[in-house]
Formats: sequence, C-alpha cells, structure tokens
Amino acid sequence: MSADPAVRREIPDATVARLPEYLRSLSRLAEQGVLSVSSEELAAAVGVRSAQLRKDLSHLGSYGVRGVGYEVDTLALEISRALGLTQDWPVAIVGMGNLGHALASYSGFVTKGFRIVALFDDEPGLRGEVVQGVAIQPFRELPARHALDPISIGVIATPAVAAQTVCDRLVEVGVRSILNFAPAVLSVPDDVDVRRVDLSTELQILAFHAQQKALGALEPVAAARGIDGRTPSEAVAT
Ligand SMILES: NC(=O)c1ccc[n+]([C@@H]2O[C@H](COP(=O)([O-])OP(=O)(O)OC[C@H]3O[C@@H](n4cnc5c(N)ncnc54)[C@H](O)[C@@H]3O)[C@@H](O)[C@H]2O)c1
Repeated sequence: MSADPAVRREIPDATVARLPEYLRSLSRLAEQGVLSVSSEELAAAVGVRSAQLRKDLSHLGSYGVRGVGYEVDTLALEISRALGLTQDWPVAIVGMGNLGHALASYSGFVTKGFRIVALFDDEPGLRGEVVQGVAIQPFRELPARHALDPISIGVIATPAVAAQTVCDRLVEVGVRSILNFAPAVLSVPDDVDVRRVDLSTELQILAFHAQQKALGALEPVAAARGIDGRTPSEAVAT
C-alpha cells in the first residue's frame, strides 16, 4: 500500500483540496493511538463518501488492505509526501498590519512544514519589531533576504492597491507560490501559482446556504397556501 515519493503524480485539484482534511483526521487518530482505520471510518470522520475517499487515495497509489483498512501512520506519511509537507517551506509575509501580525504569530504553521523566515512592511514604525523571533524588515530588503535563505511562498497581506507591485517584486526574485489575502486579482506568469483567501466570499457562501435553509423551512407553509395566500385552516376560520 506504499506510494513511491519520487513519482510525480497527476492528482485532480478536488482531491488535493480534500487531502489536508484526511491528513488532519489521521493526525487526530494517531494522537489517540489508533493504528489502522477503515475507509468507512476515515470517510465518516472527514464527511465524504467512502467510495470518494478510496478514489482519492488511489491517486496516491494507496489502496488499503481488505478487512484491515489503512495504516494510520503510513497513510499520513503518503499524504504528507503528496502535499510536499515532508520538506520545509520557507514563507515570507509582506504587510505586517492586523492580518500579517495574526498570521506571523500563529505557531501552528511550523508543525505543518511552513517556516516563517521573513516579515516585510514599509511602515517605519514597524521596523525591527520582532514577531515569533523574526524581525520586520523594509520590503526593499527582499532580494538580499531571498539570496540569504530562499523564500518558497510569499504571503501578501498588504492593502489591495499595493498587492500587484508586491507580487511583481516577489516573482522577480524567484518566488513561485503566492498566497494572496488582499482583495485584488493578481496577474502572474504561467509558472507562478497564486491562491487567494477571501473570508468575505466564504461568508457570502454561508449566507446563501443559510438563506436557502430558511426558504426551505418556509416552503411547506407556502405550498399549503391557496391562491388567496391563506392556508386551509385560515380559510375555514373566516
Ligand atoms: N482575505 C481575507 O479574508 C482578509 C481578511 C482580512 C483582511 N484582508 C486583507 O488583508 C490585507 C491586510 O489587512 P489588514 O487589516 O492587516 O491591513 P492593515 O492596514 O492593518 O495592514 C496592511 C499593512 O501593509 C503595509 N503595506 C502597505 N503597502 C506596503 C508595501 N508596498 N510593502 C510592504 N508593506 C506594505 C502597511 O504598512 C500595513 O502595515 C488587506 O488587503 C485586507 O483587505 C483579507
């Protein structure tokens, strides 16, 4: 059931998006001392169908053992390898305002293989401030900082107006993966990956589902109303 880490695999984006969920559940099981897990149990923990889970894991070359399921540690390692988490990813954050500070202060990234190595902000008042052991530098220091310890992932947490310029500078020095929090659509060369995080979009999607649920709850009443808009009991009462 083991996968060759050296093989470059074509994994569908939807599967890649579910792999961190599988990994999170496997880490929880490992913490509880669980050694093996069936596809049904793991699927239930993540909230997907077991057929979906088996199909996702088959993309990693991981098929489990009939009657035993998957070894928790082995599967966690395979997923970590597929996601590139068995290597260290140096991260730089540009824009050390409210969001930048919150991201830089979060210690959980390190355990997942993301090491924050550089913090940049052009505000003179922030220069030299140390967050989790890393000093904030002016953004013009990027090329020198990158030459010293190459940055793999650039996180943009500046206002939208500055985002494209910041992105261009990151790309110029050779950063090929960008996580953009600014509400701006960035244009990048084909070999650069940009992921945009937008809490407003997520909230809007939640609002849509909440509204759908509320409308669904009203439907039986609406359906029971006649063309005069009254329910049968209201009609009888008059
Ligand atoms: N994606 C989300 O869900 C989400 C949530 C909150 C905020 N945001 C966005 O994240 C960004 C930051 O939000 P915030 O509340 O931390 O803002 P903020 O104003 O507190 O911080 C922005 C920081 O960027 C710095 N900055 C501006 N231009 C710069 C440049 N060219 N180079 C280096 N540093 C520069 C500023 O000095 C400031 O410290 C905004 O674009 C905001 O809209 C996104």
